[in-house]
Amino acid sequence: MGREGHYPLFETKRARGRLIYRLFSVSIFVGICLIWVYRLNHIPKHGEDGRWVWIGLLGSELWFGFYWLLTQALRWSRTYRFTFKDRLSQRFENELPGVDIFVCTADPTIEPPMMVINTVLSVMAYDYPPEKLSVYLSDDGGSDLTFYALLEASEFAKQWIPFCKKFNVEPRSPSAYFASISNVSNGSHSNQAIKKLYKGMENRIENATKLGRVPSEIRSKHKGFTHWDSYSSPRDHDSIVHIFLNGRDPNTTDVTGSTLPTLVYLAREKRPQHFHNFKAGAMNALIRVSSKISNGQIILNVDCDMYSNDSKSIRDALCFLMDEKKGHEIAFIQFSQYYENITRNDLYGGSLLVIREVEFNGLDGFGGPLYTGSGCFHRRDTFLGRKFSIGYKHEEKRESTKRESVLELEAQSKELASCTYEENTQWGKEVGLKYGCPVEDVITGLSIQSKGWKSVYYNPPRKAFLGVAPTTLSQTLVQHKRWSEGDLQILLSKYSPAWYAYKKISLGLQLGYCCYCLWSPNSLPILFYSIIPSLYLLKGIPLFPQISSPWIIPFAYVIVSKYTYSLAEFLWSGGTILGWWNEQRIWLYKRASSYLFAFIDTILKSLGFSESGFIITAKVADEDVSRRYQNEIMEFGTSTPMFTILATLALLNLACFVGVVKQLVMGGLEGIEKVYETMFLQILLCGVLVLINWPLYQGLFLRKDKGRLPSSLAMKAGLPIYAAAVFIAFMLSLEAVFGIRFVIDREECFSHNVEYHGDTVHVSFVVIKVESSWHYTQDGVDLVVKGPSGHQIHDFRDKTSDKIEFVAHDKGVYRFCFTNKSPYHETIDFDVHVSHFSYLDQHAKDEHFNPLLEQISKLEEALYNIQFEQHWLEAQTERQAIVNDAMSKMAVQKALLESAALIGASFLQVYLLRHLFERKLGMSRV
Ligand SMILES: O=c1ccn([C@@H]2O[C@H](COP(=O)(O)OP(=O)(O)O[C@H]3O[C@H](CO)[C@@H](O)[C@H](O)[C@H]3O)[C@@H](O)[C@H]2O)c(=O)[nH]1
Ligand SMILES: [Mn+2]
Repeated sequence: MGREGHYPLFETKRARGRLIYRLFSVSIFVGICLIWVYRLNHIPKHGEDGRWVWIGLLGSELWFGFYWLLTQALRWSRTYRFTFKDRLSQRFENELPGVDIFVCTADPTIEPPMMVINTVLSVMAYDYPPEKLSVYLSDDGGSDLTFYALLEASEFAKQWIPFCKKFNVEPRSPSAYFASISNVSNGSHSNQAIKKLYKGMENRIENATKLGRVPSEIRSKHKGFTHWDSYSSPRDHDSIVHIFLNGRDPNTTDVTGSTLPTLVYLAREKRPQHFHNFKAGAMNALIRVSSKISNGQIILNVDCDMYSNDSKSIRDALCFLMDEKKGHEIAFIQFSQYYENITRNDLYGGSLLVIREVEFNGLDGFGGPLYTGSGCFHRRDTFLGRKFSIGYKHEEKRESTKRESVLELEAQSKELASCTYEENTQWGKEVGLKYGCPVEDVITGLSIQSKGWKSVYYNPPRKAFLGVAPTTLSQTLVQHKRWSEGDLQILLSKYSPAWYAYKKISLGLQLGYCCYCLWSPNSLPILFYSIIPSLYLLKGIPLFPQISSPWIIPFAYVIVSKYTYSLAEFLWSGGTILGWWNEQRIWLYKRASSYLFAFIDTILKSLGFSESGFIITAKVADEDVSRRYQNEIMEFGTSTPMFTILATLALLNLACFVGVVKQLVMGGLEGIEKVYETMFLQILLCGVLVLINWPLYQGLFLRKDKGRLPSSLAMKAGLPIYAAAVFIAFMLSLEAVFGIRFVIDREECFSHNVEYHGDTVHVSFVVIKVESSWHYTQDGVDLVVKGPSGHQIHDFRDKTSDKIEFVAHDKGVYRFCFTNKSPYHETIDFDVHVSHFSYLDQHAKDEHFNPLLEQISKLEEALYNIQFEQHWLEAQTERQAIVNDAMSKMAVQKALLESAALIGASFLQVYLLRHLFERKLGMSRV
């Protein structure tokens, strides 16, 4: 070409401050290593409390450290790109390549036809020679409503495109444009005229959409609808190809007589017995059909919700692809994806801010970003499996000069879009987009890069593409489940970035890919970290260094510097502080739910137990939901297993936190100091988890609107929450309940402190046996109970067993004295417990906590009673056994069986819990 002397069409700049960042990141790594050393050196010995937990923490921290290293690949070498479109026009205006634009839609209810055609119109109106531009709409919903909307759009385009060009309109999606000028007075005359046309079209389409079918008078006017004559369902129909506008036909002109871009509707054939491979299948059909009709050298793909916001984007992309020096090695240009509906503090982290502003620039420094679907320009050749070679040049294969008629083209295209076309071909494997992966884009991009190609990330000053981000928590979590699941599948697939790509792409890019591919395994250490330390906090076992130990330093350094950096990065990227806080929450929620399910599903899939799916993200929401979204109120509304997990996690942490606060308040100042010294990090962790879950507590207890967590979920979460509450109840009860067995000669006294006046005291005792095994007596004992002031409260005479409960009118020390009048030693089982309703007193004044505390207290009480009864029953049974022993062996066996059954029944309730949370019983024997 001999243009080597020209200025380049694009420029690449490296991020500033890289050295400082690298030093900083090395210092964090040193901190991480020290944390590992601490864990390794302090593993509790065999049989010591918390050994396995400790090892679990070590595993989690090893994982976090390793994962943190991966994320460094995304920050190590950030680059930024700049284009020179005027140079492109000067040198190439007459040699611009053909561009085929693919718009994908799949469901007319989730993706309303009006939204779809706005996207179509925005890309038809690109500032690009129309004879070189072709737009294809792939409709996997095979809907005549979408078809009808496109028919209307093809007519409206004849007014809209010249209007855009004449007035240099931006953005060129009509709906976005009219929304942008709606604040500005009434606009010009031409504005009003075109708006009227648009509104007319909108009315007709919306009416049809509301009706759910195209009115028959319209149907009869256009022959295209005959395609639906043999149609039975979206999943079972012939291929439909309809060329609305044929750019090759000189008669296809707009109202000013200028050529229009080609516009094609495609619904590939669907049959129930043929798997359709979701978007990848649609894209491959589009690649084939477009090669027949326009065969553009460049392909742009957008999702139907992602309209073009900048009419010059094709030119930006071409600056990279046509650059004389570097262009030949670039396979695709992924534009940054923005979302139109992001609110100020981005409640669901839908803008993927840091990925967009930092991480993809980092990938670009190592050979190029991932292909993430919408807003990506490709060379057609690379889609077709072509390997990179130094002297690459696209060979224009414009077929014979013979021009087929539209009908011929349609007929041939239908063939290319049939279900059976791909049988026994390499489509979906070596050719086109890859099948079998929920993120067809990422895996296809990786395989292109592995063939030696580079890619470019371009984040232009004017946002190029604007889409719709999920507006509810469950949609967000479902989308992330699909993504993280797909990414993990890639890691395990033939095209794994870990081994297949080795030496094919740079190490930095390999690590970068792994960072995304390993999203889902993060779920396990995160769950561990957000459950175990909190439970152990309540149990009183420290899992982190004491505040006075030097080992706290690496922990503090890593935590503080990592989070400060993350906040700074978020703010630099254009986020808000509250946005960052929201991001931390959604970070946790994704890991605890989406990633967990993705991880489990991927494992099941690789074992052949389940099939991949593709849940299309909803692009519309009802008014109520939208309003809450605008106000940044978290939307739960439905009950899904994901929410069950989140609610359980949140309640567990709340209960642990409340439990600890309660213990602290009861323990006095000294206790607080001790706990602060040994448990600071655990309290911090638990406290932050409680804070971050605030919207969930609101959704569970405080909100009344439809977006709250449904009560059915509370039922579902009931079991784990109940279990959690029982844990807590048990923990809280330990101060107040004890059981003891002792041998009495003449007299024994016990004392027990009752802390609040009005508490209920339960007392029971059973004389288990007398010393002489050969002689059995019915001798009982006496018990006298006295209050703090010495007055007698109760008095039992000559009883072998009994129980009472009384209300303590004074707080203070109560005394229980047993007297044995028989000449033998007797063994007595004695039990006292004090129940106290914490929600009645000062500890939690906040009325918002009351419902929960009340529940916990009730459970607490229920548990005491169960325990109490059990203890008494057990003692009784044991006594009975001894009695029976003296009478007959048969009876002994029966009694043993009975008590075994009894103990078995109580096993879950008492034995497990008690073993898990064993603690010294506070009891003084006087
Ligand atoms: O069977 C299907 C399913 C989906 N789609 C289309 O695929 C696009 C993406 O679907 P969406 O539900 O919006 O998924 P997102 O998670 O928002 O999309 C991102 O992630 C996908 C991979 O998971 C990529 O395919 C997309 O390009 C990328 O924008 C939409 O236009 C759909 O109409 C089809 O054409 N056929
Ligand atoms: Mn989408």
